[in-house]
Amino acid sequence: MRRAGVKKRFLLIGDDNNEGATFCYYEKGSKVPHEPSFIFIHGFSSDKYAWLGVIKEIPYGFHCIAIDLPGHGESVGFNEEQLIAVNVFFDKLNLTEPIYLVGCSMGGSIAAMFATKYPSYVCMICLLAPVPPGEEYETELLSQLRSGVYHIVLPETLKQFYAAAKLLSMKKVHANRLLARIYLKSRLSMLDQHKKVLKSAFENDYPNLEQSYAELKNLACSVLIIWGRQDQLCSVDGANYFSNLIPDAKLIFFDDCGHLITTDKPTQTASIIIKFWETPSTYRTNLYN
Ligand SMILES: CCCCCCCC/C=C\CCCCCCCC(=O)OC(CO)CO
Repeated sequence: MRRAGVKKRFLLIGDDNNEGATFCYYEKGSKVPHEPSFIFIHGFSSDKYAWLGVIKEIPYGFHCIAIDLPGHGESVGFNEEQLIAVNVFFDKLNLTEPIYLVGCSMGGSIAAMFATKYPSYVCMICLLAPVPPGEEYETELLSQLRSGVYHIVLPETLKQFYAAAKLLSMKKVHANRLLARIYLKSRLSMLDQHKKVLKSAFENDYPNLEQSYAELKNLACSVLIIWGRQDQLCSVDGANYFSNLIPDAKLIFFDDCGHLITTDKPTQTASIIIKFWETPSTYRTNLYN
């Protein structure tokens, strides 16, 4: 089946740490020599599907890949940490030329940290409302989440599902109870796995975020930051934190847009991503000439 021009693919990793570990991903188009592939990383409890609205708007001729992170979607069997797993994925796919990495929310944090850990792999990054560091930027919602009120992003009932949708998105989730129920049911089967990922992120990654992000000031790649003005989960002040930290980052705010930027503004997100790609960058020019 083809949706938004993508094909679903599987990539067996299966190294010593991850026997039988498999990445699942969507791919549109194929590698273009001397042009960066666009790689999309979803947020917490989300999956590759979240990017279809964006990828649909990206013209044929560009190479797009949206992955399911370990612990999400149809990727299975991983033991090692996300950054290492994602790095192995790029190696296995032979994405040896620097890529354009796009991440949303927790996926934006992962994209940012990936760029600092593996600078030679990326020439451009786009961060959609990444998780800001520490209490100074912690919203009421994020602090509730940290204290263990998980249903804000991991709804277990239909009522919680509608409440979560309302908090995270400006789009009216029309009262289609049948579709909502089907969607909720598919998520419930992953609930325990998602809870484990969230617990580990708050215990191991969240306390060190500021320290991890400190490296961003040394980034040589081009950086685009996008934030929804109505984001209630990741503080809009985070946009200034990241743009102050990263030299020459380009910052764009979307009006009438909540935390789920790919849901609220898919077309605008795609067009900004492409526009940024077209912007002349001495860094990228030097890479490919
Ligand atoms: C597992 C390895 C992770 C390593 C990186 C950790 C960086 C952040 C650390 C802790 C914060 C926990 C996440 C809080 C919610 C995120 C919001 C989010 O993703 O929103 C989704 C909707 O749920 C959007 O699609």
